[in-house]
Amino acid sequence: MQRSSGTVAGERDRSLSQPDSLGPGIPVALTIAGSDSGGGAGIQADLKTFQELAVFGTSALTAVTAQNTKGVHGVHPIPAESVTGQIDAVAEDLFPAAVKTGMLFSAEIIEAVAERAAHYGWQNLVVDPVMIAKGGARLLQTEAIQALTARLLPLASVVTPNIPEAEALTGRTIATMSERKEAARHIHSWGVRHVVLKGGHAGNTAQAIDLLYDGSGFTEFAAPWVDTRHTHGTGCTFAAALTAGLARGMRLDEALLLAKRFIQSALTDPLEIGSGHGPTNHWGYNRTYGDLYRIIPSKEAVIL
Ligand SMILES: Nc1ncnc2c1ncn2[C@@H]1O[C@H](COP(=O)(O)OP(=O)(O)OP(=O)(O)O)[C@@H](O)[C@H]1O
Ligand SMILES: Cc1ncc(CO)c(N)n1
Repeated sequence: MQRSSGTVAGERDRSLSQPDSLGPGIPVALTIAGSDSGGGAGIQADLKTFQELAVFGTSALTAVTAQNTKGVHGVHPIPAESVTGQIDAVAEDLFPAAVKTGMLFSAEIIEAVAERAAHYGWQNLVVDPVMIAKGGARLLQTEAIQALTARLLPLASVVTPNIPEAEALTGRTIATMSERKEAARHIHSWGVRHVVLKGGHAGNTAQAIDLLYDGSGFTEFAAPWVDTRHTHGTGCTFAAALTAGLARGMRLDEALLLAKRFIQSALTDPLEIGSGHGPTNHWGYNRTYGDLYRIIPSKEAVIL
């Protein structure tokens, strides 16, 4: 993996150091997201990713979806008071070092999450602005987009839109790299500290290029395009790996490199389950880069 361009294959991951211990002191992350009964996206993808990256995963459920690799068959939101209650239960006892949001569904839930984010002063808040599932089902009500940009983004350290989400947020069409950059600047103007505009929907491309904008400059994170239909949950998995890296104390650029490696491994080592868009392989990273728990003898050692 390189910034600007390059390949992931065969490289050792030098960005992730061993946690001091898997007992006291293990980093905790919180995901505030919807349930995907099919296990490839949503809360399930987030918790699997946290676990693979030696971060203790906790969750606040925003909605229950009846979903599999063929599509979303039902969406049942959780009352906003219950979302707040779940967040408080986790925050007051387990002190998450990083927090991720995924499917938030309604303006009411977004308001509740933003209010708690401000209350706890979360410094590592990753907002994945989930809007529409790959099959077309709405996971965020259209009228909630305004609450997302006005209430949640000013509190976030990073937001990770895909191209259609960036188009919906900004009202711009994005076809070229310079239009991606304009959209990232526009999103950054709402107060979020970093924008990562993902390239998974770019189409007709040799590389999947994710663009980071930090308010002053752009960095590209690129990996070879993987020709596969098993892409269900790529966005959730990518943002969860980024959150896990931040929970582990990485800088944002280090955590992004980790996330890019994690999703690349998850795409190139397919599970081939389900008859539609199958899930990515959350074991892929550790199968590619080694076993987090056995290989590293001390915290000074560099992992994998
Ligand atoms: N076919 C692919 N080959 C390589 N990388 C990919 C591919 N598809 C997606 N990615 C990478 O996966 C990550 C997620 O990007 P993507 O744009 O697919 O998110 P998403 O649309 O939000 O995902 P989803 O809605 O399915 O959860 C990014 O790092 C992107 O570059
Ligand atoms: C619950 C849930 N969250 C996010 C996504 C986006 O992939 C999905 N399909 N389902």
